[in-house]
Amino acid sequence: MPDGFTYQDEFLEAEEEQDLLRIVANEVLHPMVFRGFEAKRKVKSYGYHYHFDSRTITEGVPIPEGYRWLLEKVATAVSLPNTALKELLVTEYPPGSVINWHRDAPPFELIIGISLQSDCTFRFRPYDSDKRTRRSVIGFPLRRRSMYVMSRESRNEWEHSTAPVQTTRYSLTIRTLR
Ligand SMILES: O=C(O)CCC(=O)C(=O)O
Ligand SMILES: [Fe+2]
Repeated sequence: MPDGFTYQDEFLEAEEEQDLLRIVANEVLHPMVFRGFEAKRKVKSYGYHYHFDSRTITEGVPIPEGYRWLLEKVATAVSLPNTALKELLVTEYPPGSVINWHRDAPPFELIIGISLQSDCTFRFRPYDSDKRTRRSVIGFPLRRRSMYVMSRESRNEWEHSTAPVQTTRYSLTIRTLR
């Protein structure tokens, strides 16, 4: 695994996952639009909002109370005060949808991912295309109810993506600011 990446299976208990799925089911999600193209996945961001065109972030809608316990649980797991967890992105991946190769936006620092409802395949490859070979792609399963943390090299020197899902998956991405 790239330096700075950690993964924990069963981070959430089954009941906690159900609680989050109930909250997520009530979210009004909108199709992700990137450089004029509409992706299949749907998103809603809280706390801060990153604008791809101007490459800036602005303060957005506060993170709803229903996610409070999750932020506290995550903050404890990563040894940060929960006030450091500034952004929450809710994503729905309908069957067949992906997130393509990318590195997260520069204003964010630590990236934490929680998976709900179905498993998926997560992949890393070097950011520097000169360092890429067929063997440099690392793929592994992300289980529902798991948590990963991306920092240091895994965040800055590697790109990540997910393979198409067979059944709808939700992810909660929680980020700190640089
Ligand atoms: O679905 C995931 O866990 C990946 C999400 C992601 O990479 C992102 O929102 O930047
Ligand atoms: Fe990402």
